[in-house]
Amino acid sequence: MIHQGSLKDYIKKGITRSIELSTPVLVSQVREIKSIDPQLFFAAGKRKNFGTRCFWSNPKVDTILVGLGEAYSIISDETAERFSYVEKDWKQLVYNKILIDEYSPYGTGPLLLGGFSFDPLKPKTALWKNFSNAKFILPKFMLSIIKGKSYLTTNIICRPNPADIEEIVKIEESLLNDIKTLTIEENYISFGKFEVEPHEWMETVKNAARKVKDGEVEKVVLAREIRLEFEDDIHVEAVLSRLKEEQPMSYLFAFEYENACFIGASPERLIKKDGNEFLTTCLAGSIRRGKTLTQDEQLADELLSDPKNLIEHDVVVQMIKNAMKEVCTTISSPNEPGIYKMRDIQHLFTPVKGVAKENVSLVTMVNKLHPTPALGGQPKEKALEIIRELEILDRGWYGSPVGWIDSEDNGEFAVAIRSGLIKGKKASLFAGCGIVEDSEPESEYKETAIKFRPMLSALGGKNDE
Ligand SMILES: C=C(O[C@H]1C=CC=C(C(=O)O)[C@@H]1O)C(=O)O
Ligand SMILES: [Mg+2]
Repeated sequence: MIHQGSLKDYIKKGITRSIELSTPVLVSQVREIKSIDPQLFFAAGKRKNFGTRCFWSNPKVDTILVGLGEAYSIISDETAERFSYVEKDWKQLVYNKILIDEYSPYGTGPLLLGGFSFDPLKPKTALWKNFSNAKFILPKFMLSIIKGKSYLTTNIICRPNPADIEEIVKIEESLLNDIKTLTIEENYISFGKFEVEPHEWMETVKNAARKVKDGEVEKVVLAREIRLEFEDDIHVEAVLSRLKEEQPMSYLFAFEYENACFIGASPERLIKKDGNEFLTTCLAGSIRRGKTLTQDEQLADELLSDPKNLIEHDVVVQMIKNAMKEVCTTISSPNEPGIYKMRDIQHLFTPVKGVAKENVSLVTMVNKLHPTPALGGQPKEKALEIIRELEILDRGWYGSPVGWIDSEDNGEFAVAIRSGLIKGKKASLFAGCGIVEDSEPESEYKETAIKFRPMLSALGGKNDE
C-alpha cells in the first residue's frame, strides 16, 4: 500500500496506534535512493557509532543488505526453542506494522538480519560472548541493493512514550551525506599465527574415522581453530572489501555487535525461500585448485570420481533430499554432483529445489536442515554428541545459519563457514572437514589449511598449507 505523508507523520501515527494497542508498533519506510557503495555504508556505521552492523550479500550479488543500528532485536539463549522464539516474536512485531512503501522489491522493508549458534548444548566460552543462540536485528537503517538498484529502509519502533522523532529524521539525512566523504582504509598489518593443537586435532580425526568404521555414525565433521594476533586493530571494513574481491563465488557476511565481528565468505547456501519456492545446496567433498587449467580440470575429475569424497557428499544429499521431501510437494535435483570452484578450493555440489507445502516457514526449514552433514554429520544427534566430545573449540556461530528473513517470510540463509571472529587485534579462524571411514588425518589437516585461506588472505596473510 502506498501512503502519502512524511516520516514524522507516520511516527506520530505509530505512537497513537501503540497507545491504543499497548504494544510496540513498527513504522518502516522504504525509498529508492541514488546508488551507494555498500562497503561505504557499512563503514559509515562505524563512524556514526551505531554499535551493531550487519552485512550480507549472495554470490550473484543481486541481493546486498547492510544494516546499521538496532531498531529492534530478537535474542534467545534457549536451546531447541530458539527457532520458534525468533519466528513468534517477529510475527508479532510485523503484525501491526505501518509500511511506508513506495517500492517493495524482495529484500527491502522490515527484515531481520542475524543467525543462530552452531550447537546450543556446547558450553559457551568468553570468545562468543556477544553471540547468542539466536540473535536477529531489525536495523535502524538498512541499505538494500537489489538487482543493481539502491533502497534505504528506515525502521522505527513506536512505543507509547514518544520516540525522539526529530533525532531519527536528522540521523537519516546526515548518514547519507556522510557516505560521500568516506573511503575505506587498507591496513595490511603483520600478524603472528597460532594453531590450536594441530596434532591433537589429527588424533581426533583418527578417533572419528574409527567411530565411523565401528558403525557409530556414517559421517562426522570436525573443525579446528587458528588464532591470529596483529600489531594493530584489524579494520573489518578492509577485510570485507578484500573478501568481496577475492571470493566472488561466495556469500559475504559480517555481524558486528559492540567490539566483536563475525565475518566470512561462504560458498554454502543452507536455504533460500522466495514465495513458496525453496532452494538448498549440498556442498561437501573438496580438492585444491590446480596451477594450470589442465591440472585444475584433472583435479576436478579426480574429485568427481574419488570414493571418499563421493561418500562425504552423498551423505549430505540424502539427508537434504529427505528433509525437502517432507515439506515440499515436489522436489528436483540433478542425479550427479557438479563442481563448484572458488579461488582456493573446489567442491562437489548438488542443488535441490522444491515447492513448499502450505505454511512451511523459512525458519522451520533452517531448524530442520541445521546442521546438515556438511557441518554436523549423520545421524545428526549422534554426530553432534561426538563433536561435543572430541572437538577442542567453541564453534560459536561458525558453521551455523546466518542470513535474513523479511515480513512475508522470504529470505535466505548461508552456512557460516570460511569465517572468523575479529576482536580488536585478535582473530580466531575456523575450518572443518567431513570425516568418513577412509579419512586420513594428514590430508584432512591439509584440507582445513586450504579452507583457512580465504580469511587468511583477506586479513593480509600469505597463502600457506
Ligand atoms: C566444514 C567446512 O566445509 C564443509 C563444506 C564443504 C566441504 C566440506 C568437506 O569437504 O569436508 C565440509 O563439509 C569448512 O569449510 O569449515
Ligand atoms: Mg572434505
